[in-house]
Amino acid sequence: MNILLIGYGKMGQTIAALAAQRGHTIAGIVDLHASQSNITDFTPATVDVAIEFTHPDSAFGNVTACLRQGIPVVCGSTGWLHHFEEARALAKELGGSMFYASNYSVGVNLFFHFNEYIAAKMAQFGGYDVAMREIHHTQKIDQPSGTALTAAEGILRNFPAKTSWRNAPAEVPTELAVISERTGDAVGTHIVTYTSDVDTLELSHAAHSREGFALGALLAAEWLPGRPGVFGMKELLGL
Ligand SMILES: NC(=O)C1=CN([C@@H]2O[C@H](COP(=O)(O)OP(=O)(O)OC[C@H]3O[C@@H](n4cnc5c(N)ncnc54)[C@H](OP(=O)(O)O)[C@@H]3O)[C@@H](O)[C@H]2O)C=CC1
Ligand SMILES: O=C(O)C1=N[C@H](C(=O)O)C[C@H](O)C1
Repeated sequence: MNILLIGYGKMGQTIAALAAQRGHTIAGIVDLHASQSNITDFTPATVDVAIEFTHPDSAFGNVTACLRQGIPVVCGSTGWLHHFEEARALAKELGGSMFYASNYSVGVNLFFHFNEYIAAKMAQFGGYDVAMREIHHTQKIDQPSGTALTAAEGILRNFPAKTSWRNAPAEVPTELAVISERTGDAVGTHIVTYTSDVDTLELSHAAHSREGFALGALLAAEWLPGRPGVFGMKELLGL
């Protein structure tokens, strides 16, 4: 496949290396400083799919530019979901293909699945409070992480005692505390903790490198072309 990389930072470079190993060609790079190209320089005649990992402020513009060019787009940037429904509407209007995941790691998507199951079971048995922590590198811009938001939504859907989340210690029992820590070059750890008077139960995922994210993004990029609509990892992995 011919891939357009949008964003050539930590993720863009990890994806480029893995794409070559999987026999793909990086047909173009669009980046703030590492390249002079624009998305409008590319068309479906020159690239099969775009993979976008940039910045919360630029993701929506990049995704919609790809849709307007008719290029299927796999987006991994987090922190732009307030614009997500606009992007979805444009994809529908144009008959385009768009894929989004707050986390492309297969392991994290299993974590999301188990997180919902555990939340429902813990609510059924009662006696537990729940809180979440996420730990990332100090360069991370958005807080809480996109992954933590997806996991928090999974808890709110399944654990009725929690009706909202707060990116700080809970002020009332109905709030789910989502605590963000930034330290060194931590790749990404998410921990959901249930505590009762007598015990603690934890579900956690720790990424050892960015390769798991890159592999998931490439699996999505290999799957997306020819599929009009808006998709995520549940569709790709059948979860
Ligand atoms: N969904 C997932 O699985 C994952 C998501 N992410 C998310 O992906 C995003 C990128 O992460 P990461 O690669 O670590 O970040 P980096 O900062 O390492 O890389 C981002 C790159 O995008 C460039 N960039 C910024 N704005 C634009 C723009 N408007 N157009 C083109 N390029 C631009 C930056 O250029 P410059 O440095 O010159 O500013 C930089 O090269 C973040 O939102 C992060 O949260 C990260 C890992 C996994
Ligand atoms: O910025 C990162 O690095 C990561 N961002 C994603 C997020 O916000 O959840 C995914 C992963 O945790 C790494």
